[in-house]
Amino acid sequence: MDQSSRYCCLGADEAALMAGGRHVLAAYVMRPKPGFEAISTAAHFAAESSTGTNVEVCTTDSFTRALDALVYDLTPLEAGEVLMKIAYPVDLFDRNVGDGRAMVVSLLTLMVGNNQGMADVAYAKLMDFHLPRDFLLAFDGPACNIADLWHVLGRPETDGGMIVGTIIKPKLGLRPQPFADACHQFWLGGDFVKNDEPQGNQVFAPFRATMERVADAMRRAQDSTGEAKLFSANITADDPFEMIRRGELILEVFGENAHHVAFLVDGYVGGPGSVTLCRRAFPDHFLHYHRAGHGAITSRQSKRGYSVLAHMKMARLQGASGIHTGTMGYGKMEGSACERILAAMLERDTAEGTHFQQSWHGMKATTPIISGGMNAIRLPGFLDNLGHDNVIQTSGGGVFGHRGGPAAGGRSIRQACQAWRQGVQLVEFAAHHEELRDAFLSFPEDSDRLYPGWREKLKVRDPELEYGESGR
Ligand SMILES: O=C(COP(=O)(O)O)[C@H](O)[C@H](O)COP(=O)(O)O
Ligand SMILES: [Mg+2]
Repeated sequence: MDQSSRYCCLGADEAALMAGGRHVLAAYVMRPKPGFEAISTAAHFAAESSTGTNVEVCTTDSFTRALDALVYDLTPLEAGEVLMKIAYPVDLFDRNVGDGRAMVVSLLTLMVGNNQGMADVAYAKLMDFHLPRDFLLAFDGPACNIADLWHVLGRPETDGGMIVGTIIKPKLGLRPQPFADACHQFWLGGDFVKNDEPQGNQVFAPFRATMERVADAMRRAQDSTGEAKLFSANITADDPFEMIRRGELILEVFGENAHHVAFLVDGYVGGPGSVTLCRRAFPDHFLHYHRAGHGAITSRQSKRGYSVLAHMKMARLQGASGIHTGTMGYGKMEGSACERILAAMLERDTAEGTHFQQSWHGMKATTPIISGGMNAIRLPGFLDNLGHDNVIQTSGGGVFGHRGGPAAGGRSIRQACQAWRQGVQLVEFAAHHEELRDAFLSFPEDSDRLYPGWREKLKVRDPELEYGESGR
């Protein structure tokens, strides 16, 4: 059945829809299955995503029709794809019974729900969306962000600079004391330790025993350095009561340092419920949104689902204090330099998306967390591209793979950031900073690729000898 006379209003004025403040606008890249027209497929898509189904139903009345999602743009792209824009009336979206606030599950259910499995749609991917002011402000948004961590570290709460972090490696397989020892060693040179996302209550590393030792390691590192240290603890679980239990247990064992704890939630696998649970149960703690698995849908190779930009926007709406934004092509994960718009969308009060400009109307910023194959050698290029260093940067391999060990690894990254801030070329800075010089020796493939001639400039006479036994 062709529903385009009801669900399409091609040529409607986007600026007027935005100014009206009554619609969520969504941009998709869509391809109809062979044999289906773009317009009828788009209409069916809008029907399934709002008030309709594949046939007319006798229960529809004029009130219902006022809630129809409307396709207002269908622009042909290449290879049979179309850019499809849909206006969703805000009243379609579910609100909490308890407090009337808006929820990301409802955005997903309508905008990226049943429409992902329709027989006439080869694929459709949500690329970007726009929320009007009142609806946007009905979401929780962040309660804290990097400014709160800078406060704990005793830094200025504006432009406080990079927080030097690590991820405990190996990813799995450390018992409680070796795990805490790894944290302690890093804290002697860095600021922030995060659980790697699969670390929890494995049989070989019971949660309480591990956390007690980590809390003790933090106390010892703070005593010996005179600096505050931070720990991001993974509380992701299927059961919300288990998440709260883990959170409360951590706060108990960290005691006087409870305010040095962030909570890590693996928000893509855990879903919006687990993110919001943490946001609401622990509003005084930095909510660290890890995003393992997101590549299944956000990757450019994935034709369905939603873009990484849409993911970032949903994380800020849910109240993530910080979310992984990847390394934008400078690390080990998929990404490209133009992804700096992701950071802007998280940090700024108005930012350009790929299809819409979004204002955040004073909603707190979400901090970009930079991770995935980063080390001191790769960092300056990344910072050049981003344009600032007000981020949390976590290196696992870049710290635990440093030939001087994790404290030296942490220092090497801080030194690389200092060099960038001062505008000094990395090799020149390394000539006077031992840990940074050792980073060149630890990651020679990166050093050769990014800083040709570094061996001569750093007077590395016998690389094999300097690299030690491993000959890395
Ligand atoms: O454990 C790591 C990185 O470890 P390493 O520093 O050893 O590479 C993170 O889980 C990834 O960064 C996730 O990717 P993203 O940050 O893109 O979500
Ligand atoms: Mg990880």
